[in-house]
Parts: sequence; C-alpha cells; structure tokens
Amino acid sequence: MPDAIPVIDIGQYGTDSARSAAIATETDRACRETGFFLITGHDVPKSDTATLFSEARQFFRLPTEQKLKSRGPGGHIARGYTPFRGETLAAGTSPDTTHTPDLKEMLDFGPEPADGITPDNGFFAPDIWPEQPAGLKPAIQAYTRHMSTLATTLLRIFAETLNVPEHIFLNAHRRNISALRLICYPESDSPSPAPTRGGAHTDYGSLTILTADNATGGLQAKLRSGNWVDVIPQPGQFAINIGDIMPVWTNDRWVSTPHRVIAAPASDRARSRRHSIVFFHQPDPDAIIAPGDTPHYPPTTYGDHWRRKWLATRQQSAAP
Ligand SMILES: O=C(O)CCC(=O)C(=O)O
Ligand SMILES: [Fe+2]
Repeated sequence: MPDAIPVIDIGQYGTDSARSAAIATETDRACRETGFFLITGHDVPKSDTATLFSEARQFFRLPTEQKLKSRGPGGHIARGYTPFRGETLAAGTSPDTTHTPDLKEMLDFGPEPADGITPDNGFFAPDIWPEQPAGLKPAIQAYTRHMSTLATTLLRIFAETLNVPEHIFLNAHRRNISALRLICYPESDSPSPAPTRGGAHTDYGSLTILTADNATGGLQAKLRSGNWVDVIPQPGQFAINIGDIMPVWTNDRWVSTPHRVIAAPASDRARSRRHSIVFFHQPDPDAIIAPGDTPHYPPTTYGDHWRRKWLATRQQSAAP
C-alpha cells in the first residue's frame, strides 16, 4: 500500500455520472487505505481562506489577557478561547495513558441555539466573538458557510461511494454540531521540546476539512504501514480526513486515521509559529450511528460519543 496522501479532484461532481463515479471510486480507495486525502476542484474562494488566516494571525498576536476575555464557559461547552496547553487531544483517543497537553491555543465556534432547536445540554450554545480583530466575525461566518456546503458535497460523494441513499447521511446532519476551530501553535525557544505539539488522536465526527499555513512542524497521519506521513495541503487544497463515525457507519470498511502535529526541527523552532483552520463536520447530537446488520460497535448517539472524547481531552490540561 503506498505511503502517500492521495489527491482527489472533486470538480464537477454531480454533473455527469461517469465523472461522479470516478470521484466515488477514488474516494472509496482513499477512505479505505489512508483515511486522509487532499482535494482540489472545490468552490471555496481562496480569498476567503486567506482573509480568515489573516484575522486568525491577528487574534493570536493579541496579549493573553485580551484573548482570555473570549474564554469559553468550560466543561463540555466547546466555545471560545482555549489558552496554551489547554487541551490534550491524545487523551480523548487513548484515555488510559498519561499525555502532555498540546502546545497550542485555539478559538472554537459552533452552532448557536435557534428556533425549533432544543439546547441539548450545551451542544447548541452562543458563540463568543472576540472584540478584536473586527474582521474576524465576518470572516468566520463566510468561511463556515463555505465549509457547510463543501461538507454536504463530501457526504453526497460518500453516499454514492458506499452505495447508500444520500438521505441516510444528510438526515443525520440536519441539526449538526459541526464546529470551526482556529489553532495557533506558537514558535518555541525550548532547547528540548516535546516531539509533538499536537498529540496523536482520531477526530470525532464524520469528516474534517483542514487547511494550514506552511510552517515546519506540521500535520502527520499514521498510515496502515505504521509510518507517519506528512499531510501538507498546498495553497487551494484542503486535507480531508474521516472521523470516528465513518468506521462505525461503514462497519470498518473506512478508517479513522490517527494524526498529530509534530515539533519543528531545532533549526526552525524559533520561527515555527503555525496556524491551522479546521472544520469538524459532526452529526446531530441525538443521531444514532449504526450500520444495520451485525454492527461492529455498540449503538451510541453522536452526542454521547463527542462528549466522552471532549471531556477526556480537558482533564489533563495545564492551562491557567
Ligand atoms: O492543526 C492541525 O493541523 C491538526 C489539528 C487537529 O488534528 C485537530 O484539531 O483535530
Ligand atoms: Fe484532528
């Protein structure tokens, strides 16, 4: 099996059946063999991505006291600012081991309470908008709209690929709790840093759409060979990976691949400040994920699965 992250051009998906079938075949292979792929041919304007990166960089450069004003309520409410070392992603995936907190800070956004939607114990919660930079809120809103559209296209491709009616996937995301996260991994002057700045984990939901700037010390995925391979989206590409829900839904036909963010080499460490923008597409909290006959996993609601992992990542936090 090749140790490479496949690139799939999803342009013109849905326009003719031969083209769509070719995209579906490539997607199935990528989801079976690597659980990660890069896409081109999407409709997300590069300028909206660039604007959001610029706003994110400005936010993370603010003094800590100012960033802390946007801190979220904590517990299981995934909103607002989480300071440096405030999350330990590996603890959500390997709860029995001791892990060190991730060397990152971040801002989380998600669905707000809306008419006709019950709050569901915090899955729908008000966003916390930083006062500065002023352009952050419109940039987040525009980018989130693009991500929702792209995620729906990807779910349609998944349904065609797996030969299941698309309403099975789409209906499970009607009240989705998809989240947008801005992450900053600051540069470091430590002579002996941890080997990773984001611990190995699998994502929780159905699929993740990620872009990052090109600082060294970036994202790696652990492929089935056991090798860790760099995942570097080129400008205009997004990295897509499968979250925990797809192996459940496909009874392990597809893999939720562990990934991590490594430390930069010593020579680059002082200028290794890195930003990523991550959209987690996540089913409705009360969606019951089950593949039908003889499931490999006990039935669970997505909300329960999410909350278990989220709370585990917070328990080993070293944030103030
Ligand atoms: O920042 C990255 O490149 C990866 C982040 C990630 O995997 C996550 O937040 O789940
Ligand atoms: Fe992840």
